[in-house]
Amino acid sequence: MLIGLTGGIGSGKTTVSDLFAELGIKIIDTDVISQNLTAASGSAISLILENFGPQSIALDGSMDRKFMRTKVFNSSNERKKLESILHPLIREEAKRQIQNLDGPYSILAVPLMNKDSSWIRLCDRILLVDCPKEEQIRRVELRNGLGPTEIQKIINSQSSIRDKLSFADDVLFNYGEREYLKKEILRLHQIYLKLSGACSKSV
Ligand SMILES: CC(C)(COP(=O)(O)OP(=O)(O)OC[C@H]1O[C@@H](n2cnc3c(N)ncnc32)[C@H](O)[C@@H]1O)[C@@H](O)C(=O)NCCC(=O)NCCS
Ligand SMILES: Nc1ncnc2c1ncn2[C@@H]1O[C@H](COP(=O)(O)OP(=O)(O)OP(=O)(O)O)[C@@H](O)[C@H]1O
Repeated sequence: MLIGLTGGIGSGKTTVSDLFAELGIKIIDTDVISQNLTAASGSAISLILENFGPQSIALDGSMDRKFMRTKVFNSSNERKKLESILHPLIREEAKRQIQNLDGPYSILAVPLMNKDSSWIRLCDRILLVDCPKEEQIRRVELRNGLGPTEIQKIINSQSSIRDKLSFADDVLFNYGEREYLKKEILRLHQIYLKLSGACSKSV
């Protein structure tokens, strides 16, 4: 059984994935796949250079993330251009990893899901992680040192909570003590173990 894990920037997807991983659950993270594709000699580098020019590539040969972040979150056309290069490659690699999964259930972490997203069809169930917007901004300011205006632009480029709630099966409200989060994850883990007995989908 494959659980899709989604949520806005800073909502806590990685924190939640790490806790499931501690329970022995396999995680496929599309952010990690994306980082590998855009690392030095990653398979997306030549297309990024071709489409965004030499400034998009850092001295070590990887994609210049700061340059691209500024570019894509200030222009939806530039964002769509980058997504049109990366998303098919991310999807192909995610599908390859899904074929090699074992265990009762696994998690596919995808930051960008909306109600029309083809990721939804790959998953048996969707878990949405959420927290108040002010908290997303506070966490990302602390973690990345970005300013609130820059973070707000990223939030604006992502689907709304109303859209996400329309396709989520489970919602984890990650706004409180870590102990509370751990308990909620154990509760979901038990549910997923039970459900996995009855459910299996191929890509
Ligand atoms: C825009 C980029 C260069 C910013 O890199 P940076 O290192 O600063 O941030 P990082 O990759 O850690 O992303 C942080 C968060 O930004 C958000 N985000 C990333 N890409 C996008 C996007 N295309 N649209 C909206 N939000 C996004 C997500 O919440 C993500 O978790 C990078 O995220 C990227 O290459 N994005 C395009 C690929 C993509 O869509 N990845 C998401 C996985 S499907
Ligand atoms: N319940 C919580 N209370 C306080 N801080 C938290 C909580 N959950 C997560 N964080 C912190 O908030 C930051 C963002 O969390 P995390 O990286 O898990 O989110 P994410 O959804 O994966 O983010 P992104 O979309 O940017 O990759 C991290 O620094 C994390 O340690």
